[in-house]
Amino acid sequence: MYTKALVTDLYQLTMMQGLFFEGKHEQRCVFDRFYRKNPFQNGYTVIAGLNHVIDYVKRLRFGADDLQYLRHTGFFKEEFLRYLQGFSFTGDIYAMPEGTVAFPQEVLLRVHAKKSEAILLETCLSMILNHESLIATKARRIRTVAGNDTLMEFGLRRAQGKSAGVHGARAAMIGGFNGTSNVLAGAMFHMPVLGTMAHSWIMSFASELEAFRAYVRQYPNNLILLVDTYNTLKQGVPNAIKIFTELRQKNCLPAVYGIRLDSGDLAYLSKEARKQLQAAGFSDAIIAASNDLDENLIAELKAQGSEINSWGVGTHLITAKDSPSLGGVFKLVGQYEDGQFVPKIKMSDNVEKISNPGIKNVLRIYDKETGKMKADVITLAGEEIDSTKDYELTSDKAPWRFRLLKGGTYHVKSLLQPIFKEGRAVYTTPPLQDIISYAEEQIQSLWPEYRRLVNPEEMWVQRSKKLSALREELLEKESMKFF
Ligand SMILES: Nc1ncnc2c1ncn2[C@@H]1O[C@H](COP(=O)(O)OP(=O)(O)OP(=O)(O)O)[C@@H](O)[C@H]1O
Ligand SMILES: O=P(O)(O)OC[C@H]1O[C@H](OP(=O)(O)OP(=O)(O)O)[C@H](O)[C@@H]1O
Ligand SMILES: O=C(O)c1cccnc1
Repeated sequence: MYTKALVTDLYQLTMMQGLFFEGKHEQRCVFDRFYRKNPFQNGYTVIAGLNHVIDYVKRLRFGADDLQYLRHTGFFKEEFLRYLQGFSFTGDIYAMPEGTVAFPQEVLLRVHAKKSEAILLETCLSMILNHESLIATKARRIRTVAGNDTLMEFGLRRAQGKSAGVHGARAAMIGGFNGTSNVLAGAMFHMPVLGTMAHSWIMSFASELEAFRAYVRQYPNNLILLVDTYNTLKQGVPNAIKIFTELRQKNCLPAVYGIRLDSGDLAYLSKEARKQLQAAGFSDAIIAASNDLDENLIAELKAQGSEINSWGVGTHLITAKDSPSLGGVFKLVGQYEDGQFVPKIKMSDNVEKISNPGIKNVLRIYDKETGKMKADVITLAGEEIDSTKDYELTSDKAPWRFRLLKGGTYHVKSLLQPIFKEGRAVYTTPPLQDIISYAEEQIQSLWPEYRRLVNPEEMWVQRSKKLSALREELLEKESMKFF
């Protein structure tokens, strides 16, 4: 059995070995995780996946089979393999909790560790956080258009593998979905599992009506009947109404009941179905729909006056179809040399790609009166903003833009929390329901201009003066080397 220690790229292990034989593997360093662009041209990213990362880091050990395989590759020497045998993570990690709304360039997670430990974490940690934050963000976009309608995650069959399906389902909940059809995700994360029926159920009986009756016999309280197998308006909906009428006559109509549409013109069919249901006195029936839905189609169906109030979303959500990866990166921002911390900068001709050096934090400024986010400030760790005093917001990108926050009108929250200390997990992941509530609060603290799906406003994110000064100093020092 291989362990997750092998969920990495070969170069992490060859670099580790190289550093080991160069005597540099224990050099302490700091790595930051951040991303440069929101996915889906969204105005923010919803952070998810930390729980999964904690589990990965806690268990990170090389087993006998892992070592045997590495030996077999021919890249690794016995002395290094012996080192791997005793390997575990002994560093510190700080991170934004799941459900936090984040913006480009912000430190999402910071690792303080020996070089070899930090290097080994990069691939798996990035894979987990990039994936789950991507799906949570997609889910939140869908929630943004769905309002208070029910959102059901139906993606497992279309997911790129079990892990993407299961962890994607959890991320969808953080993004605002109500439940999932994914049984393993439900079991693992205590999430509501829900579902209706497939066309094969309907086709397994002599008639649609018989199929509905059989379903009611088995599941009298789970009554969303799939009505589009043969003819939605001429047969499916009338048959469903027949069933609901029989149940009402017996006083057995459950509180939650309705129909599901899975093909055809969903706006038209839902409106016509609603008319039929209302005429029969079933005005509170749910009309669920599925079929390649995403936030744009749901918004379009709503604009067409559809009567759908429950949405099953699979493919587009679980594969993040229109923006299939989040480009979060993991970069060295400093290391200890002769006991002194030396900040490091990554140069680039592209200004956006020049990194922020040093050990940093993110402070979020909220307006006291409205509770809405005003700006984020990337600071050097330990820097504080005294909210009783005036604070200047100045943009590096557009220095002529300037805002003054009056002391006493805002409050400040530090976003990075300690997750590991000297290799020990010091953070307990809150129950999923609490993460969901926190994520909702975060979204509500954004003005709608930042939440809109198309051309959203860009959140004000700036470097503190101290961080800007450090960055400029290092930029100058590095560029002087080429004169
Ligand atoms: N009123 C509408 N406006 C815009 N798009 C719609 C509307 N109704 C349905 N759609 C979408 O159009 C696409 C095609 O629908 P259609 O029912 O033709 O799909 P299909 O998958 O070919 O059907 P089937 O499941 O029977 O094979 C789907 O993504 C569906 O969600
Ligand atoms: O369209 P998605 O957003 O990916 O949602 C999942 C789809 O999976 C099911 O279809 P499928 O044809 O696989 O099975 P069925 O026989 O139950 O319709 C379901 O009816 C949805 O249409
Ligand atoms: O329960 C359902 O209706 C369902 C589940 C998975 C995929 N499509 C539909």
